[in-house]
Amino acid sequence: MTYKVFVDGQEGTTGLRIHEYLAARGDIEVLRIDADKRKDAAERSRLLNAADVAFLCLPDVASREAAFMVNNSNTCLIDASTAHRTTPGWAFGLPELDRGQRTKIRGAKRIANPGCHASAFILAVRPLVDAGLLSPDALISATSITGYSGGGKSMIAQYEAASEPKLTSPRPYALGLTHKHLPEMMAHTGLKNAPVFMPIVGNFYKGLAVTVPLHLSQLRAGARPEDVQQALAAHYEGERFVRVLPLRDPATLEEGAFDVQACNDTNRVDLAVFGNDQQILLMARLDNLGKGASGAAVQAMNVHLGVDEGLGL
Ligand SMILES: NC(=O)C1=CN([C@@H]2O[C@H](COP(=O)(O)OP(=O)(O)OC[C@H]3O[C@@H](n4cnc5c(N)ncnc54)[C@H](OP(=O)(O)O)[C@@H]3O)[C@@H](O)[C@H]2O)C=CC1
Ligand SMILES: CC(=O)N[C@@H](CCC(=O)OP(=O)(O)O)C(=O)O
Repeated sequence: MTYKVFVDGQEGTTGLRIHEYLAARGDIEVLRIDADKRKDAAERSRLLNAADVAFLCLPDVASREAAFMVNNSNTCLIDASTAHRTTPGWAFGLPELDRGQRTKIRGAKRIANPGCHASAFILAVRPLVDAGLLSPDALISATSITGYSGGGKSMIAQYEAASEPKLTSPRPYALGLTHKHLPEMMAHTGLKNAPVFMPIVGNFYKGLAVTVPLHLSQLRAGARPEDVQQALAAHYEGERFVRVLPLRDPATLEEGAFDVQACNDTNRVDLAVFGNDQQILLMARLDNLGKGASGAAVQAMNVHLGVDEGLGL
């Protein structure tokens, strides 16, 4: 069986990376749009409707347009943008979310993939809520350190021009406290309150690590760092793309530091717990263009098609 696949936004950062993943696949026929017609609505519509699976690697507005262009019941859309991540009728493209998520992805023709920061945050926090360690009412915060490819072509160009001294140091952003990933972070963890979230973009291409600091007093009475690590290990048992590291694992650290690029060029997420008898640091790292975007989109396609979930990854 050969599946026709179209990437709307094929020249963008996530689109190019998806093409790299698909290049080695014998079961995929890639439909390509002529370079001069990349934004031609009629041609995009023709290819979207000809595809069995279409990835939307576009700004939100263009993703919404693309969703309206599909007028057949066969095409499965997998949207990398923020446009549909909490929209009814769209399955959330995170197979490891809970035991029922693969069935939803398999059955859906509309799949919205998580944002890069949100993927890491949700994978770290959701098991604690499900295990009753963290109340849905909890008031928590999170930081995320990310490479500049998370900002797409324009941010890559800005950093790679490399003439501005301010770009050599890490830059906290989203200081209006309304980062676009907050709604999906709440919707897919069950938290009723948005975390206080501060992303920080650094002068490196890719790699991302979210850190959630917690006082033990914020967890279920009597809970210890061991319980948090064990809840993560139980939630992700058998998952090939999620690695739960041993508690306070010295082997995770290099010269005492956590390498935010250690999952680069993989589709893996590492989850780490550090802590003492009062506090915890819960950490998740991934490649923002791997499990944070393009790898995750290919994984969601594999789940949807019912082929080996790790094919091409
Ligand atoms: N980069 C990352 O790490 C992640 C990105 N995402 C999301 O994925 C989506 C794509 O991001 P990314 O690849 O980084 O962005 P880029 O800016 O690198 O690429 C977007 C592409 O879409 C094209 N485009 C814009 N408008 C249209 C249109 N109307 N019709 C057809 N093509 C259009 C652009 O064309 P042109 O080349 O002319 O500019 C560009 O090639 C975004 O919604 C982003 O938020 C999600 C997770 C992680
Ligand atoms: C460095 C940088 O700017 N990163 C982007 C995240 C990109 C991503 O995951 O997101 P979406 O698909 O939701 O756009 C940001 O924080 O807005």
